[in-house]
Amino acid sequence: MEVNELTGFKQNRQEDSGILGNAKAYTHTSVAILEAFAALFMAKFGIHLSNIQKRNAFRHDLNVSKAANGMIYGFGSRSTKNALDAMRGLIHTPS
Ligand SMILES: O=C1C[C@@](O)(C(=O)O)C[C@@H](O)[C@@H]1O
Repeated sequence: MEVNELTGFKQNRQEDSGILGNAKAYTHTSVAILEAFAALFMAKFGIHLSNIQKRNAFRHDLNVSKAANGMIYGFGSRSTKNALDAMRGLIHTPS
């Protein structure tokens, strides 16, 4: 996931949109991706295939997730589907 890809979304403010992404190892350290994610005006979910809480201690810090509505991890390839289900509920829940 490149910062310019994320910043490309910020002009498209839409109430019924969302983004989900797996920032891989950048999740744990990247300020650039955190700031680009924070600048998006839409539902934001982070996903990981593995359960990062069962892995190395440095993976327990999910820096990018500070800008996310939620995180789904540990479900393998179903992490994406589970995040989409959660996002659908968030977007279609009257505020
Ligand atoms: O690249 C990856 C894969 C990962 O993002 C996952 O989907 O489990 C978890 C990260 O900590 C790791 O660096």
